[in-house]
Amino acid sequence: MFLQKIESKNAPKPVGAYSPAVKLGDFVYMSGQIGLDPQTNEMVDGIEAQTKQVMENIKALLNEKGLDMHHIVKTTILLDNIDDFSVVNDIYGSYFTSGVFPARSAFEVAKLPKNALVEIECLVIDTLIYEQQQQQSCGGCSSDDCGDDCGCGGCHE
Ligand SMILES: CC(=[NH2+])C(=O)[O-]
Repeated sequence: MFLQKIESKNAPKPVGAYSPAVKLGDFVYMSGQIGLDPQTNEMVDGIEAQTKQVMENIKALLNEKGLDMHHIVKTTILLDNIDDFSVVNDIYGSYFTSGVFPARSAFEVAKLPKNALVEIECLVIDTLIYEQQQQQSCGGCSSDDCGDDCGCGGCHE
């Protein structure tokens, strides 16, 4: 196993001594993403725009390895102001459509790099294990709750 750097033309350059994401075996560890526009490497304005930019930056890095938001298993949200929780939560939530959100922690912190208003980091699992886990954890969903949205693709078989 070796540590592989992940970067994307569609995600901002690091602002310090870190890789945007690294892949080790079946896991991708994504550094905290902040609301930098990848074209300019400048911070976008306001909590809504920054949250959307963070989620787009996460998507871009995942796409580099053929992954998407549904491969994320755990996130950490760091907020400059906990009063922004609701607006960040709503935008963040809209990026997950499988019916199963990743596990998550959220904190207000004293300061973020580049005076960002929000930073989100992710732990991601690659396609093979994700699919195996879906099949193993399904094990007989109730027919009312199960369907294409559950993501397992095999509940009715
Ligand atoms: C922005 C960030 N992830 C860092 O470590 O500075």
